[in-house]
Amino acid sequence: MKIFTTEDVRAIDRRTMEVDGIPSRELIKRAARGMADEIMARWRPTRPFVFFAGPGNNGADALAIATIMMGQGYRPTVYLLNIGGQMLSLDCRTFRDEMLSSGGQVNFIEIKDQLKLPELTADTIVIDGLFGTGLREGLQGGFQVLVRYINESSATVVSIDIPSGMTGDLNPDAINRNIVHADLTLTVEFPRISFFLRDNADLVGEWRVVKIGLNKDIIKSTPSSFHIVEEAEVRHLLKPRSPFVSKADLGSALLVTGSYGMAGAAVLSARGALRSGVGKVTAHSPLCCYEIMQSAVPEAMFEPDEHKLVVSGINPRHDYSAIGLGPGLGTNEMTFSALDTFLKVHKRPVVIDADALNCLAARPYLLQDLPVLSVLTPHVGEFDRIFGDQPSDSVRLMKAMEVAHTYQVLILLKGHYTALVRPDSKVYFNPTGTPAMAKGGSGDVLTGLITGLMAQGYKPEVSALMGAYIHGLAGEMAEEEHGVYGVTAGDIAANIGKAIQSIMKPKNEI
Ligand SMILES: NC(=O)C1=CN([C@@H]2O[C@H](COP(=O)(O)OP(=O)(O)OC[C@H]3O[C@@H](n4cnc5c(N)ncnc54)[C@H](O)[C@@H]3O)[C@@H](O)[C@H]2O)[C@@H](O)CC1
Ligand SMILES: Nc1ncnc2c1ncn2[C@@H]1O[C@H](COP(=O)(O)OP(=O)(O)O)[C@@H](O)[C@H]1O
Ligand SMILES: [K+]
Repeated sequence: MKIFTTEDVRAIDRRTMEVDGIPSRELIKRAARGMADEIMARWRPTRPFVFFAGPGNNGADALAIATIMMGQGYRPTVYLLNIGGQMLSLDCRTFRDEMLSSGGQVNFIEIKDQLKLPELTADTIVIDGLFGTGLREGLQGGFQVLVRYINESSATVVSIDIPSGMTGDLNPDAINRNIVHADLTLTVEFPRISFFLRDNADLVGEWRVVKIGLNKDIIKSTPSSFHIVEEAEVRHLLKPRSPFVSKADLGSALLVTGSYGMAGAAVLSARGALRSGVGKVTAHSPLCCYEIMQSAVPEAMFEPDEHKLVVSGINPRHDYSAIGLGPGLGTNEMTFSALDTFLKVHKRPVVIDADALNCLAARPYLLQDLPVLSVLTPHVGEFDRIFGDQPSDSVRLMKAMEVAHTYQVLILLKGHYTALVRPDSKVYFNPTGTPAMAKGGSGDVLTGLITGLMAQGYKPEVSALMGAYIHGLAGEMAEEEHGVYGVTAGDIAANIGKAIQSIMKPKNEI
């Protein structure tokens, strides 16, 4: 599913109004209806509700929500804020008048005045309808005072569209000050790009999308660099199995992995690959991993390195259909030199993780030698080690877009919303996954899984996209069994097969 910049959402809004002949007040009514339903489903009329409505259409949304809730027995207290002398938007006036004619009361606050603000208790639900996508710069003066007042209170905060003061876009200059901290954000039609960045998690809180029926053809024809991966897409990409298939048709994966003390990484990456559906899995690891691998994952073959403790040379003995490098290799010079030599001669896309990424950080000239369309799977720390410290998640994502293009590689930037960044600078946010996966070894499983998918003939970008989705879903399934504290990386690997199955055959299909 595409998601859009604020400017594009506003353009889609405008075009929908023109093409479908829907007036703006009707769109606001639709948004307000959906948002009021979300709010009323969570909190009873006995709770004190304080609405802060701004001078634009975000304020109009808030006024319309308050009016709907009044009709359902709620008693909201509404404050309408304005800078002295400035006009309210037409829709803001319309919904103010509608509220007044429904018997509601609107307290008007001139923001230039000494602000007399209502008490906000722990019981209060604040509805933040100050500013949405029409905000031009950071909040100043009285609005700043009000935002601080809301944030310092112990009230529960619901932001309309976006937390007031925040941008919906990537923002390299963002300083997260003078922005409402929401517990819940009810956003119109699409989630905003900024919701997927960890830096903004405390501002946005939980988010929900309220659909207002923007024109589907206009949405379709509006290009976007940003997407959220959907299960249906992954289902569509997964190839059905022919009854006559043989393991020779399903590829062979090689994992270059493990060292003394990190044989577990070899085990976990091999398990990730074995559950991917690939025909054969081989590990190239130092001799010290031999017995461990043969007993922990007997299904995987073992190609011993000449060195007992670390990988010292990478000369694959077969023509493997995909190769993944990195988990548990360690950062010793011998292994780095082996990776260096290998990357200079190998020309087919590979998966690069963990210590193979650390090797790129130590020898940045190797970036030029990476096979085109290789998949790099850094977490934030690994990314910054290679490409320099990044001041914010927005800047890091923009840097990832730049380097994916420069080196013609795929960057899978791992996190809560893992972002697949392609050489054409398109970004795909992965929605699956859980904090239960924040454990050593989870990434090793992912490396094996992506390598296994690539070995079966899935293109690198498809393998990375499907791999991240399946891995996250397997993590969610593992959490159902073991809880958020108890999941181990091995549990994630063990659930990969079930995750793939559930994508291929959704529950409502018999
Ligand atoms: N078709 C529509 O108009 C729809 C509008 N919707 C709502 O309308 C919002 C956008 O409405 P608007 O475009 O009116 O914008 P906003 O309501 O976000 O803000 C615009 C107002 O804020 C003032 N302003 C901007 N920056 C300021 C600053 N730094 N300090 C003080 N005042 C500032 C502007 O002069 C203007 O009065 C969306 O976020 C959404 O909540 C939705 O209900 C969907 C449909
Ligand atoms: N809070 C979280 N929510 C969702 N997924 C997470 C979370 N924390 C970690 N993960 C996932 O777990 C994996 C961790 O990988 P990585 O950081 O490389 O760990 P390791 O190197 O220990 O194996 C990534 O795929 C990441 O997306
Ligand atoms: K808002």
